[in-house]
Amino acid sequence: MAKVLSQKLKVALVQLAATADKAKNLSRVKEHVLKAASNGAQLVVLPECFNSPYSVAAFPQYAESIPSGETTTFLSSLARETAIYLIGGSIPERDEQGKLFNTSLSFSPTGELIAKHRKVHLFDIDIPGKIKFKESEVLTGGNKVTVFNIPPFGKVGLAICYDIRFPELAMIAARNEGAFAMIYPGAFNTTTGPLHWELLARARAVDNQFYVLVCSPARDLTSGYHAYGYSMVTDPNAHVLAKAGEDEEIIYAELVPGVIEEARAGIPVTAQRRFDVYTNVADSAKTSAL
Ligand SMILES: NC(=O)CCC(=O)C(=O)O
Repeated sequence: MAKVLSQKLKVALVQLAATADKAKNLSRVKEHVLKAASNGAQLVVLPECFNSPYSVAAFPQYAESIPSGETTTFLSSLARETAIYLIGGSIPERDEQGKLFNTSLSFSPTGELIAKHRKVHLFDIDIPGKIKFKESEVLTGGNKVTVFNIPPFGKVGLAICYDIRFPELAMIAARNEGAFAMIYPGAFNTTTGPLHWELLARARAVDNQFYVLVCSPARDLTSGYHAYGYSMVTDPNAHVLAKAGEDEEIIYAELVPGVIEEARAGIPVTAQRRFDVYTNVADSAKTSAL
């Protein structure tokens, strides 16, 4: 049987210190991506909202059209120049109707736009005295699961930050589409980050026995939103292969063929699923006490 990851893949996660200065962010991204590529990375991931502040007030101001906007053009040229797969974190997008989205764009080594994911689950939370954030004040949620091929390696799934709390997207990518990894540009914060960031990354890895990449901005306590940091790569056994600290840095990991199949052979939860019992988890009428 063909392996879901067909050959070794070196990945790099850029934990960028994003600022309110878009031009500066783009130039820092370029430096980091050039460096990661010169260190042998074949796929580079940027964080959520890497070219703008992560704030509801900033989204309309920084939003761009896709594909005609500056950042799409920039990412495409950078992927082509470095001949790598570039997972372009996310940017605020404005569509033709004026609706705003939190959108991730991915590019092939020739600079072709190969995937576009609009954050499906908007980050609306309120933890009294700690953090209140409501993306839905200005953003609209996306309405699709994103999985795409990155030849010759295989398929990857992609979702954004809060999407990681909803295991269905990763499960569909792994189970229905045969993805070898799920990639989440994200920006958890200093309240929910320590609680759940690593737990969720490792949970999605162990749920699906595949690789999980989570890429955060660096922490900046002078900005309005305190990103958590700690970008990481976990393997199909939920071992953490690489983990950043809080500051700007690039982390690297090698994804290796065979590890997924080995994990799935040892603990065969994939084959043991009982969809005859939980045919449709959204259908609560199927549950019973006795
Ligand atoms: N940018 C986000 O979606 C933040 C998600 C987050 O912090 C969480 O706890 O979930």
